[in-house]
Amino acid sequence: MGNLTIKHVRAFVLRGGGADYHDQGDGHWIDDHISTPMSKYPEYRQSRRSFGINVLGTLVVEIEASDGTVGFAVTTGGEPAAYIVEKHLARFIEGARVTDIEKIWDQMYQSTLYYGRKGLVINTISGVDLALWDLLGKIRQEPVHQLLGGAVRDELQFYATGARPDLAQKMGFIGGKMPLHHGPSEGEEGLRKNLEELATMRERVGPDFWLMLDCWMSLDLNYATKLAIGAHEHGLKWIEEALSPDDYWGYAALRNNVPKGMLVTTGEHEATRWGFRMLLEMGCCDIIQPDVGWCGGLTELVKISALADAHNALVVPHGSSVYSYHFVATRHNSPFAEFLMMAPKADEVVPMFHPQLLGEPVPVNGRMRLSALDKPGFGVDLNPDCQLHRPYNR
Ligand SMILES: C[C@H](O)[C@H](O)CC(=O)C(=O)O
Ligand SMILES: [Mg+2]
Repeated sequence: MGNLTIKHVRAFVLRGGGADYHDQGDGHWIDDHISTPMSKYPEYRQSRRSFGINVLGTLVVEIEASDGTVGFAVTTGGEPAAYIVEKHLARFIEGARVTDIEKIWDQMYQSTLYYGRKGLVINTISGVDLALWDLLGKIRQEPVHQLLGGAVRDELQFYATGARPDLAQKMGFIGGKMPLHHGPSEGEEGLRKNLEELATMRERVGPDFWLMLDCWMSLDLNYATKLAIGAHEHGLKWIEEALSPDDYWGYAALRNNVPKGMLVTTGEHEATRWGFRMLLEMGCCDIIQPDVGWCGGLTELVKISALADAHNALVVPHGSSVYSYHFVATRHNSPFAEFLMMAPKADEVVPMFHPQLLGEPVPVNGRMRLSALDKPGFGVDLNPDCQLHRPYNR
């Protein structure tokens, strides 16, 4: 097994849902007047698709070993990411040993530093990295959580992200995170509506259920502070991604400004140990939320997590389905996980990356037994009914 090498890497593009989970049809809660950095332009306020959130599509990376075993992963990045994999990164992957994950990561990162570091390039590197872990797990016939050193718990517990925390509560989740609907450009009236929505939900779920607000990078410090203070009386547990991911100084100030007991969370659009070092050392947040498909993959998330642990910060990865479940199972400082409600009305549990993955486990009563993750690699298959397009076939 130690001598197995990588024969081929292939990069495909897939459209609709899945890893590009915002690519949903009309009427879906995830695209219904959500506050975004583009909300200041009225013409882009109603739908995130209107400003192009779904423009890239899903990247599928497939890696084939010399014995014919295939590992794969999905993330966002679409055609430009496929170009980077096939035209640039393939040289570090093909011919390497299947166990060379750390070296391949370093070569991908160092060789793209001049145009990479964050965003699209690190999403692409993440996709390759996850496919390498999947391949190694399939070759060794072990789930990824075992390759990572083994699980520290027998069961994962989840909070749900969606428009209906009240329904999530009935489904057994430990909390509900709602999207914020109105941003600073909708003024005092928008702020009042945001707080009314929270108050209504608090009434429905009672005093103890966790309620959180996801602000998707859309606020300024003043607005975020006012929102946090107003939301305190409705028992808001955390305020998420209130500011631009580049505004480390703003996050540090916000953390000082929020009422005692309220948590500040962020990081789903942050990347690498160096980006998270900024958040942690500057005291920007209480919980970091790396997305394993965007932050540099599993190889990098392990490092980010150790750094967070040394700063007494929790790591609760953003969405990303099986790719984060296998990780969360292995870390003491990841006591719960996120589940994104992808049903259009957030009224039932459906697999997060549907229809792209087959065998994707979902929480039952807000929980998932470790045994649901006991399959080789990440334990999922690519749905053969999804149409793959390989734009840069070499
Ligand atoms: C609901 C948020 O706007 C976003 O679509 C998902 C997200 O940021 C999260 O799950 O966290
Ligand atoms: Mg979020």
